[in-house]
Amino acid sequence: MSSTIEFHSVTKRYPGSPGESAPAVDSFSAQIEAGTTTVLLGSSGCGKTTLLRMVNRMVEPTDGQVLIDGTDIATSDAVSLRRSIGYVMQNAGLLPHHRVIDNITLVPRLLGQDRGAARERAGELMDLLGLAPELARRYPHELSGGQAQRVGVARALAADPGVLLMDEPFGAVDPLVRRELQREMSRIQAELGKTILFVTHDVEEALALGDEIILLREGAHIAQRGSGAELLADPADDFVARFLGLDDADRHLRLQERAGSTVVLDGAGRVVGRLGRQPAPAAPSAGAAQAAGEETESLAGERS
Ligand SMILES: Nc1ncnc2c1ncn2[C@@H]1O[C@H](COP(=O)(O)OP(=O)(O)OP(=O)(O)O)[C@@H](O)[C@H]1O
Repeated sequence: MSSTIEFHSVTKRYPGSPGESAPAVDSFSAQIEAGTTTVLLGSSGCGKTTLLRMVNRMVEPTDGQVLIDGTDIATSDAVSLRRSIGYVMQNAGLLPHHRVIDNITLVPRLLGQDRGAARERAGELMDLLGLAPELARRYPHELSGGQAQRVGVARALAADPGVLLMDEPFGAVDPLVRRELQREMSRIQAELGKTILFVTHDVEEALALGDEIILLREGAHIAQRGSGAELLADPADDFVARFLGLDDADRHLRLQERAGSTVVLDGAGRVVGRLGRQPAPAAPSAGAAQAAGEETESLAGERS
């Protein structure tokens, strides 16, 4: 099960901010296709978290509508809506006094699922996420950061939501574990096909996970939207090129085909990312098709 999400001219002005100050989110519109991973990428404060939280009504828009599967979520009960949507935060957000198993089964139990079925599903999800069964009885403080994030993802998936919101979920773990979690996430997504909205300010993470990347400026204004290959091959302007690091001779990002997938290499030839799903054959711009198709193409060289 996966859902479409539509943002229709959504604006958020937080209470207390002066009337004439720029809104946190300024008339943002986008349609998110079911079963895809869309990354909201941008600098701190550009409105990514605000956008994400408007999808589960943790933040209410000042103006505009968010639709899930064509229904304006303002007409839904906020608590039921929240329980029907998976949400993973940077610090996992686990309940500290509940064991892992009870954290994972929490929402299904609140939704009325019986204990046995909820625990069986939790066991399957722990397996899917590479969590050893003996971790089920631990408390969150007895987990590593990486394990806690895996539990956070398992918990978010427990009620089989159509939408999964992920807010910098791997931001607090070390780079090696972060890469591992990204790979796991790609594998799980290939299996489950959820609609994932993923917030990050990390370009490599966006390239690794996003079928689509929406690169935002302040106020959640869209600087460019497209696949990673499209953005790298054909940045819309200097802001996009700078954000992606294409103007940085040291980073010198380029794409390379390896064993049927496209990897992103830096100037030293290190793999810094792997593109999510490849763009559909008909969709990419000429530049993107060229970049994704050739053996090795330096992109930074062209732009700097
Ligand atoms: N509850 C709030 N009350 C007032 N202003 C807020 C609130 N939450 C966010 N803001 C402001 O709204 C703007 C956007 O914040 P938001 O957290 O959505 O950005 P972000 O891109 O997710 O940033 P980060 O990557 O640092 O989390 C910022 O200027 C922030 O200070």
